[in-house]
Amino acid sequence: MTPTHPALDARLVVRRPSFALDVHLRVAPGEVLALLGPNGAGKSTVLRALAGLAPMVDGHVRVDGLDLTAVPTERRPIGMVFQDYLLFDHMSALENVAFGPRCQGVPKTEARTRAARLLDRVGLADHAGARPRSLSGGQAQRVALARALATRPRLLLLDEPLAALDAHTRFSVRSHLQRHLADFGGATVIVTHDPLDAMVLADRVMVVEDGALVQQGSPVDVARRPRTGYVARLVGLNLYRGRADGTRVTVTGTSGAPVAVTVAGTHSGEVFTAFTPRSVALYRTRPDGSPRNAWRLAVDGIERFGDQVRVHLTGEVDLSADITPAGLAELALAPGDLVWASVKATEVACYPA
Ligand SMILES: Nc1ncnc2c1ncn2[C@@H]1O[C@H](COP(=O)(O)OP(=O)(O)OP(=O)(O)O)[C@@H](O)[C@H]1O
Repeated sequence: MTPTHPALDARLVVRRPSFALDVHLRVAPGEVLALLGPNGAGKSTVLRALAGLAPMVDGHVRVDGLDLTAVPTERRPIGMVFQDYLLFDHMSALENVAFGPRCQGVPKTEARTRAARLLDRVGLADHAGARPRSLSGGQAQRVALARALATRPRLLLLDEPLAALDAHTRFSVRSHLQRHLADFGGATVIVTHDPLDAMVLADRVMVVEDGALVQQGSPVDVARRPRTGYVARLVGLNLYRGRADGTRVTVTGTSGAPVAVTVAGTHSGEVFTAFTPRSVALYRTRPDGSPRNAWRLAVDGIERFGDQVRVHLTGEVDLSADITPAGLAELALAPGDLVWASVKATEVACYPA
């Protein structure tokens, strides 16, 4: 092992009758990579291929420069945490954590000492003798993490590790997990549906759609500059692709017809334009004033969104607008009503496609 190697370097090629995966991953030591993507995109298949559980037709898996492509799962230096934890119910928390090291040939006393230390680290020293069934969801998650770390892996794979938890528990377990991942020196790959998990836990986000990488970057960059409709919906942005000429971008509208969007800076060529629902103002009559975009659109749906109201609009472009409940009452909007949606040019982000 030399420090010049990424902790993980993999190209994963998996083919199934109606699905093909081909992605390349490189993760630095200590780095946390989150895989985001819609259902069926291939996220779990990435983890399974890394673990040696999904047969690959091509590609390689290297951890710390060592080629593991042909190494069986049980001999790979990996730790896994699954959505439902898969703890052994007939064993205590301590025995669950000691199980991996025991399988690696670590003597019983040493394996139990190591397990006790790990349970202490995840704050469960008092629950070492407890059976998984008697633990709360958050506690079981922490036992699963301790178990994954017990074999001293170089690669940690987490498949929707918070999905089974209720919103409140999720919040505290997420920050707990963040601390442990920060202490882990190997590569971590975490699969999640939740953009908040990705924002809080990951150094880098990869978005997978239909078995291929469609976007990657820092969580902030991906959230600010989505490149697909899926990512835009996930982070709650209105996104359009078009062609820029100066401050005017011609995007493809809902029916395929061109629609002009005015942006603040000058741009050229293929671009994305994006703006937040919060930056959209709604009016009954046509607004005027500083450079702005205004479209007359029909109300398609209205839903509560935190302390705001999200209004879905359809017409030459489809977009979402967040307004206050008082604003909604003032406008007296109902589904089907026509309204002016306005966005200042300075609120529209524009970046190369
Ligand atoms: N064991 C399997 N045998 C055959 N096809 C499978 C198998 N596991 C998954 N698939 C298919 O492979 C594709 C990718 O599935 P995968 O579970 O990797 O997606 P995912 O992004 O993790 O989805 P989700 O978010 O729903 O868990 C899907 O079309 C799925 O139906």
